[in-house]
Amino acid sequence: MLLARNILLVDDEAPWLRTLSVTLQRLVPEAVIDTCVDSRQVMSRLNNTDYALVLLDLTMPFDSGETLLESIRQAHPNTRVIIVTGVNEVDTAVRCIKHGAYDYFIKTDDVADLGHSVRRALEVVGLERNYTRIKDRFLTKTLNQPDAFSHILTCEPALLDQFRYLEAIAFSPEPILIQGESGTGKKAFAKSCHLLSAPEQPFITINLAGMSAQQFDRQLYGQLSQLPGESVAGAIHHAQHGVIYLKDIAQLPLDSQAKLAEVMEQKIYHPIGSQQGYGVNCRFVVSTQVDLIALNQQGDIRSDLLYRLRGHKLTLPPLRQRKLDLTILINHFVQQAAQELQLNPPPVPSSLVVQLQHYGFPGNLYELQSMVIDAVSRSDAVQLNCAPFMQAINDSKVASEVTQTFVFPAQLPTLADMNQALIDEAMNRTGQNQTAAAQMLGISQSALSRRLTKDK
Ligand SMILES: Nc1ncnc2c1ncn2[C@@H]1O[C@H](COP(=O)(O)OP(=O)(O)OP(=O)(O)O)[C@@H](O)[C@H]1O
Repeated sequence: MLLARNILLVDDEAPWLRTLSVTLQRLVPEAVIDTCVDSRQVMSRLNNTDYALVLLDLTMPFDSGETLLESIRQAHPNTRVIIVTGVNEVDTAVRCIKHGAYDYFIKTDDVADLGHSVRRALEVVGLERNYTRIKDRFLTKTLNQPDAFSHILTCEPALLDQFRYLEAIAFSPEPILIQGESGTGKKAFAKSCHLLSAPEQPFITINLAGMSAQQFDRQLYGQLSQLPGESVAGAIHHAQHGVIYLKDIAQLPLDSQAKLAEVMEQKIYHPIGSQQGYGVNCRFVVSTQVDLIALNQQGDIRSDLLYRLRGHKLTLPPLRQRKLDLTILINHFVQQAAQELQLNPPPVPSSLVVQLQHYGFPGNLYELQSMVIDAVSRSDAVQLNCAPFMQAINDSKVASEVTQTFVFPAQLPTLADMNQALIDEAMNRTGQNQTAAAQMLGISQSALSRRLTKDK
């Protein structure tokens, strides 16, 4: 949670101000505390510095605390005021709260309670500021740092919206969840987040597919060992203030999920074998190909992690819903492939995009990229060879006809045979990616994993 920092303590008794300042600094170490003994200076101090919170005495020469409370609430509605006074009267307290005081304390009250109230007020102001910044950035049509998105080609309004949203949340300390099918550009967006927030710092990817809880804990948090050469620093240490990209969070074993949620919440981690906690300074960007809410309902993802991740969420559309982008993407991949193959880029026939309008691109940008490489390598200098595209369009038509009509052999296969054949086909089609195969089969990844293990 983002904590606003600046506090102004106002009281005409200088010794009390000093004591209060020292006590509060101990209770809320992140706070930046200023003091003011002259009530006439309060408003000008507030005009010059962006205070999140004012702690205000009531009985002071010149301007009374109650007058100042009204002026502050009117001129600086985002600044909270806590009354700290010797006046122990219910009527006064009620009046102050009515006029917008956040809280009311008697000077003899327990300072720990005052400390809690101050911390809560700072958190509230921090959240409000964060929310306003995100809203303002999101409503702005232009981008502050377009260069951070130069590797993501698009003219789709839905994706351009995601650029502005990412720019708005780039400095928020909360994790970012990016959802989308394989090859929709999740990692490309994670890199944009890195370029926006900490380009000088490391960007570390951890692919969670097939990773055990122990492997994950060791890789992320590191391990402290008495044995020479066995200690290893984790990604959180290496990333410093940079970005850690956790690819395919749905594959994270349940045992590691609770710990990760807690680390994200507390911003403290313990390397394996260490009692000492260390601060987490990096930003987490997490990707998923599957709907985490559905997985949560099946018991495959813990609620604490799910809710921790859903603060900032981007959903990337599949390529079949990005028809406007086909032309620029094909041209871009043609240039890229020609450069790699050391050929002159062949011209793209204008009919190609029209022919691809109804193609589903199950492999999204990966598929388009490899089709283009295939096409460029078969091309002469006159025109791009469109055979690989036509082949894919025809194959998909045949496949959809087959699945629609289900032509079975004379002797029906058993249910077990059909199950096995479907699982094998889904695993082959997805390049042995269990999450994508499970999605294709309409079952959970853990259910597929159980079946695969049973077959071994
Ligand atoms: N808008 C884009 N313009 C150009 N290239 C792109 C764009 N989006 C993605 N790419 C490229 O497409 C490929 C797939 O993108 P990326 O790796 O970001 O997808 P992903 O969703 O993270 O995939 P996976 O789920 O398999 O990890 C990469 O080579 C990437 O550079």
